[in-house]
Amino acid sequence: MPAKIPATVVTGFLGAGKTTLIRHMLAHAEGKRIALIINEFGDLGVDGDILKGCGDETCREDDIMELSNGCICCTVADDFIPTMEKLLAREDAPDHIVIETSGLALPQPLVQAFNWPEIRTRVTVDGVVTVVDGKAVSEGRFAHSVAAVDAQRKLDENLDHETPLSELFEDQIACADMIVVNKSDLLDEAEASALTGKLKAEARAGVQVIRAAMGALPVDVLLGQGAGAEDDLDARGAPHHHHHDHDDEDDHDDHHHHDHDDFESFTVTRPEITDAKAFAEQVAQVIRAHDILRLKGFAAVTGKPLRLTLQAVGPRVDSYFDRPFGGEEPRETRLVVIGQSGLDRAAIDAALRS
Ligand SMILES: Nc1nc2c(ncn2[C@@H]2O[C@H](COP(=O)(O)OP(=O)(O)OP(=O)(O)O)[C@@H](O)[C@H]2O)c(=O)[nH]1
Repeated sequence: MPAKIPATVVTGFLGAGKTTLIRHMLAHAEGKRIALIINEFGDLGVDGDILKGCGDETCREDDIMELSNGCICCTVADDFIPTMEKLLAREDAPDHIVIETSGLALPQPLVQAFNWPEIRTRVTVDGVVTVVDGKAVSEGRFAHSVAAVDAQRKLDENLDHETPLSELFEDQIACADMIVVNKSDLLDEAEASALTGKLKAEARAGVQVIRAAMGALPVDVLLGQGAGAEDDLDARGAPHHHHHDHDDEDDHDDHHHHDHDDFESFTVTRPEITDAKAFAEQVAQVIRAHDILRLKGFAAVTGKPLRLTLQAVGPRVDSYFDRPFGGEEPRETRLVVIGQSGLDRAAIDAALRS
C-alpha cells in the first residue's frame, strides 16, 4: 500500500496570521509539492485570492482548493470528502496537504473527518498548527482570561462562563501539536515570554510553542511532525458540551457545538475610493464604533492601477497594493466584515460607503 499523504491543519483565530504563514510556507517550500485546501468564513474568498495572487511558481493555482463557505463538521460529506477525493485522484499527488481552517472553526471536527473510511486509508493528519495573534491575546482582546474561565468552570460545573471567543481559543489550543505565537514583532520580550509560558501550560504536554513574525517559519518546522492526530482525538479536548441552535433539526453528534452561529459576516461593496490613507482611517473608526472582529478585502483607488488589499484585525488596519486589476475585474471596493452576531449591518454599510 502506498504511504499515506501527510496533511497539516492550520488553525487559529480570525486574523491570527494563518494565510500569511501559509503564504510564506508556499514561497519557501523547498521543492515540496504542497496542495492547499481553504475553508473560509465569509463569502469573498479573500484568503484564496491572496494566496493565488502570490505569483510564486511553486504554488500553482490548481493546487489551491476552496471549500464552500461553512462549517466543516456540517459539510464534511458534501464538500470536504469530495474535495479530498478529487485531490487524491490526481495523477501527480501532492507531497503534503495543508488545510487552512476558517478563523471561527474548531479543528477537532476537521481532524475527525480524517477518520472517514475513504480518507483514513490514504491520508494522515501530520499535525495541527495553531496560530495565535500574540498581540491580541496579550492585550486581552479575546480569550482574555482563559485561566480565569477555567478556574471558574472548575468551581462550578453547572456554570457556563465561557464566551464563544475564549471557547474557540481553548479548543484551538487543546487540539494543537504546535502553537505559533505570531506577530511577535509587536511584542516585547516580557510579553512574549509570559504568553509563551501561559500557552505551554494550557496546551497538551510536549506541545511546542514557538514565536514567529509574519508566520516566517521553515517548512521543515511546520511540516513533518508525524502526529497521526486522527488517532488521538480524545486527548485533544473533544469540543465542549454545549447546546447549539444551529437549526431546528439536530442531525449532528451532541458534542458538536456550533460557535459560528454566534458570528456573522457580510460584504460591503462601493465604487472606487479616492484616498487610500483616509479610507484606512475611516475603516478603523467603523471597526471601533461597531466592535468588528475582522475586516478584509480589496479596494480600487482612483488613479491607481493596482488593487489595494485591506486587512484589519481588531482596530489595526494594514493595507498594501498587491496586483493590477484583471481585465474582467470591476474596479470597485469589496470588503468582508466579520463580527459577533448582532452587527448593525445597515449602519456599518452606510459608514463604509460614505
Ligand atoms: N505585525 C504583524 N502583522 C501580521 C503578522 N502576521 C500577519 N499579520 C497581519 O495580520 C493580518 C491578518 O493576517 P492573515 O494571515 O490574513 O490572518 P488569518 O489568520 O489568515 O485571517 P482569517 O483568514 O481572517 O482568519 C494581515 O494584515 C497580516 O499582514 C505578524 O507576524 N506581524
